[in-house]
Amino acid sequence: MDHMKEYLQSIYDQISELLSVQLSKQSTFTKTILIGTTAGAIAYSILKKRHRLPPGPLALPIVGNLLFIFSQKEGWAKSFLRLSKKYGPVFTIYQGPFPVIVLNDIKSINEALIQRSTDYSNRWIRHSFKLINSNGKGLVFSNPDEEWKARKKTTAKALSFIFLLRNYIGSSNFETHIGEAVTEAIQVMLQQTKPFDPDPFILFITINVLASMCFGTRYDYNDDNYKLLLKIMEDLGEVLGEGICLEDFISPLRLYPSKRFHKLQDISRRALDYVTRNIQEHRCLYNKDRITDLTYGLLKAEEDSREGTVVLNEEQIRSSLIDLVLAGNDTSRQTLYWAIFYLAAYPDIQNKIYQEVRRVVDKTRMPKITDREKLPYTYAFLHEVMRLGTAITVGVPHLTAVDTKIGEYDVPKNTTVFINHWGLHHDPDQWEDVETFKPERFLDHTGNMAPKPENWLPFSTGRRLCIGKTLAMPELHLIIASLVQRLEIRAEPGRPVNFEAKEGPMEYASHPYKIIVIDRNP
Ligand code: HEM
Repeated sequence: MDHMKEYLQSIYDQISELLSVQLSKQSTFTKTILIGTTAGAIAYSILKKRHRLPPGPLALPIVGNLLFIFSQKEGWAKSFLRLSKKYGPVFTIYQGPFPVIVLNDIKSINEALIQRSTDYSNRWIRHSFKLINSNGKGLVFSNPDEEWKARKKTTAKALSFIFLLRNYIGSSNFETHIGEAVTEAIQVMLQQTKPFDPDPFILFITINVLASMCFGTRYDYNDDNYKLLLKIMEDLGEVLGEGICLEDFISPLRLYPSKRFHKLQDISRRALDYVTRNIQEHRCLYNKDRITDLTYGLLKAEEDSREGTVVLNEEQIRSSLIDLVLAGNDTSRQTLYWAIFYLAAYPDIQNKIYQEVRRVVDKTRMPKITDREKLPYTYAFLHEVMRLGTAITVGVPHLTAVDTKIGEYDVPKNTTVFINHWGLHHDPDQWEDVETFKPERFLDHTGNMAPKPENWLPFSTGRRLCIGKTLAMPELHLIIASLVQRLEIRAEPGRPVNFEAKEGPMEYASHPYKIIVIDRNP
């Protein structure tokens, strides 16, 4: 039973291989269909008989629910929430012949990710993502073996160390770098004479946050390294935005990699060059008593590991840094893009934030980390932005490491599991006036932050909890406070605000929009 999914996958792969040799004279399309159909039908019929899986919509024997999923105009998260109302909070769909479990309520998410965390902590490592992930040596798309545990623990430790320096000793350049980047972005925004899309300014800020945290650098707009990183981020965003890679779902297609796949290969090479160069520069200047950024923190861990404490080497440092830079940027960028959208859409809410910031911070300086506790309304605003504009809609897919259970149902080993974060945040049975933007829902009657609602879960939970949470929350909080302190942000005059989201399979983003800004302290 334990090896059932592996066994089925191996049948699927062997048949695929066999048929691809036999069919070498056929067209790619014919081959793909024949291989997928035969292998899928066998695997599907064996699996169906063996397990008591959670219920779900009717699946076709070979393609499963792929046709349904790909034909939806709405994102997967919204379809999943709808299906959960029909089949229950835990249901099964089929990706080709293989079952995929979708968790839509906090009870089942906690059961899987906390109570049965070892069973549910592997990753579905998509074929295309292996490219960006240095073949499973990084943080995101790798399974939790001893090396991964060491990488995650060391990175988290290095991150907390940087924060300790910044928050309590004040000897880090981090806060200064972020403040400078926000100020520069504000200055350039103020020079705009027509309504403009704030995305490039947001990107400038988020790239600087990551560059400062990872490499202790701060870029201005004309820096070559900034342009290089910007291009990597833009290209990655474009490729991921084009939708899914069919090779991830239909393995025979991997014999003929798509254009998208080649583009990903090129992006990963550029990201690797960028990170490797930065590590080399850090090695030249390394001083174990001067750990001021994450790369120095990881080099110190590498030094310690030579003395036998943890296992960390150059390849792992490189992969971890690539993962942090790539995983951290888009999520923060998308959250800030929604934040500015809501600030412009709701001037009254923006004004409340401004009044709060004015009470705590005088005009001569920017908000600082030590001000955060005194800015609860701004923090509640950020929570509401992250609820309605959930950046990672159906999570980073997990994979079961063993045959396991969810409630009364079976979940076989190697089953992909989606966590519907967007669904948790948009469930009308869990939130009052679910689609209304209301920061107050996160405050208590004294105006301070209330205990976090259990259905608010943008960073996930358990073993694979987002490692960037400790960075993202304080930074986004301060960036929003700093922007509102200096700028009155208004929606583009004469154009109605478009509240509809742009939905892709795993995307739920604001449509591009324009704003104008007015200097509050001319
Ligand atoms: C608004 C900001 C962010 C959101 C909403 C977010 C959300 C998430 C989510 C939902 C996951 C998947 C957890 C799971 O598998 O159950 C994740 C993983 C991860 N995030 Fe974030 N993230 C954010 C910012 C960041 C930042 C700034 C960084 C880097 C500094 C980062 C680094 C990572 C890494 C490395 C993982 C993989 C963890 C693992 O597999 O064990 N994230 N994030």
